[in-house]
Parts: sequence; structure tokens; C-alpha cells
Amino acid sequence: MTSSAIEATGLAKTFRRRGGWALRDCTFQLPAGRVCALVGPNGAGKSTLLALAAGLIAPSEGSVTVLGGHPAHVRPRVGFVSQDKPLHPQLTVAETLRMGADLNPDSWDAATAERVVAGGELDLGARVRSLSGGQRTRVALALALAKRPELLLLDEPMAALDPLARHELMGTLMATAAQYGTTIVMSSHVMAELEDSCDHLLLIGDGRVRLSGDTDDLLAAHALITGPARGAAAPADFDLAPHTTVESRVTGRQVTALVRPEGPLPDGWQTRELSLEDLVLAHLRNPAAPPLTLRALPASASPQEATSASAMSQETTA
Ligand SMILES: Nc1ncnc2c1ncn2[C@@H]1O[C@H](COP(=O)(O)OP(=O)(O)OP(=O)(O)O)[C@@H](O)[C@H]1O
Repeated sequence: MTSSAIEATGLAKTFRRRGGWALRDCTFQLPAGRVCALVGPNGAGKSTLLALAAGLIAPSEGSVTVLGGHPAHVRPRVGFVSQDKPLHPQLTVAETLRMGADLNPDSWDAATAERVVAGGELDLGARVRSLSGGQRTRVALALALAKRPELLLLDEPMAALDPLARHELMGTLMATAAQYGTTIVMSSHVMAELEDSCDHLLLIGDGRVRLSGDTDDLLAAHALITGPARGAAAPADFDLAPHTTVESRVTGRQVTALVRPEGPLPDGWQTRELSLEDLVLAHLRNPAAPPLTLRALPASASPQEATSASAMSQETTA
């Protein structure tokens, strides 16, 4: 297995001849074996990025390498579930699974496909066109998982599923990642869905990478602090330099700020626990906050490599 699942350099995509970038100047690296949350506002470029990684569209500028190769050449090793879940409507569920087996004769895991479908109590004889949105999602996930891909690209996979189905299929995804070392990239707008399962984050805003890195490293690079407002009228009155302020908000007599500390924090400020959701929301509310890319190491790196690289790998771009 290659050490990088996805490597993008200056990746950009426009669907129009002039301007209108869906994605621009995206440089990031996703090590193999991670479960990556892909988040960002509507229209940020998440689906475009997944389609580029799946080799369905070509970059307008820059490059993306998937599993060490060109996205179109590594498709047999990649599973992709797009937002619209394109399945053949006239086929039955059983015929759809048989087609998956025929297309992936070397890797097809029939037991997984049957288990995922059975979890939804789907009638194997039902035509795809008669299925609900959530049931179609289940069939699409069964196809993608049974292919035993090295990389799974999932575009809002849980959106149409009921809470029990979400819970069950998220468990199946995580078990697959743990058992086979599958890299998963999953876009979602539901942070609670991602918080417990993802160990890597890619936050995109306006087509650009805003945050990228392992979640533990990104959380460690930030601090949520509170201090007295001291009569200041606006958060802008607070100069927290040399720390980088992502966001500061006044509530009553208190200021709460999310900062990237550059040394000891100011006297009188208290640190509060920071969740992944806090981190993402603060960056979504403040699109002007400087981006941060923390280069993560492949899972196979030695502890010594990990220590020296984490000390050297922080790249902040204004
Ligand atoms: N086929 C297309 N033709 C023209 N513009 C497109 C096309 N696909 C996407 N875009 C544009 O590219 C931008 C990014 O869209 P994209 O679907 O990648 O965003 P997203 O982050 O997945 O959004 P959402 O969270 O709403 O699904 C948007 O401005 C969108 O209008």
C-alpha cells in the first residue's frame, strides 16, 4: 500500500471558461489508513474534490495523485459513492449486487454486500427505482464496501439515512477501516457524525483548503480561551498578539477566543476544552482566518519520525 492515499498540489477546477473556480490552489496530503472528514459550507467544493479524486473529472490546474497513481488509472482500487447514488433503476437489488460481483471479480466480498443489504431488510427482488433514497444509499454503500477498496470516497453518505441506519452503517464503515486499513474520505455537514469516527480533517471554504491535518494535531494547535471583557465594546478591542486569533466573541463580561498559541497564553485567561465541532464552526464563521495545514505522517512512520516531523511540519499560509 502507498503511504499517501491522496496528494493534491495546486489543484484547481473551474466548470466555466472564464472565472468561477469551484476549487483553487488546493495543496494537501492525506496519508493512507486515515478516516478523513471533508467539511465546508454549501458550494465550498467538496463534491468537486471527491469527483477529481475519483477520476470522474479532470483538474483545470495542478494535479491530484490517488494511491500513488493517476485517479483514472487506480479506479479499481477506489470506491466512490456520489451524492446522487447513480444505480441502474431497472435492475433489482440482487441483479445490482451481481453486477458489482461481475465488475470486481478479484476483490468482491459477497458476504459484506449481503450483510449491508440485509441490515435494511431490503427485498432482493425489488427494483432499484422502487427504493427510497435511504434504501438506495444502502445499496450504493453495499457496492462500494464489497469492492474492498483501498480508498473509499463518500459524498454525504449518511444524508438520506434514518438515525438507526446511520449508526449501523457508520459502524460498518469504521469496522471496515479498522479491519482492512481502508482510507475513508467522507463529506458531511453533521459534525456529530464525524467527531467520533474521523482522525483527519479537511476543511474547505470557497474552493480553498482552510484546515488540513490529523484531528489530534489540529486540536493541539488551537486553544479555546476565556477572559474578562474589561468593558471592551467589541472583540476587535482584544489584541491577543503574538497568538493568531481565529475568532473572538464577547458574551456579557467575558471574551471567548479561539487562538493558535505562539507561546504562553496571556495572564488571566482560562483554557476550555476544545471539540472538533468548536474548531470547525469557528473557522466556518470566520472565513478570513488564516489557513493551517499540518502535514501528517503515514501510519507506518516510527515514533521518532513522528516527533521530529510534527515539530517541523506546520505550514501556515496567509
Ligand atoms: N457541473 C458543474 N457545472 C458548473 N458548476 C458546478 C458544477 N459542479 C459544481 N459546480 C460549482 O462549483 C462550486 C462547488 O460545488 P460543489 O458541489 O463541489 O460544492 P459542495 O461543497 O459539494 O457543496 P454542497 O455542500 O452544497 O454539496 C459551486 O459553486 C457549484 O455551483
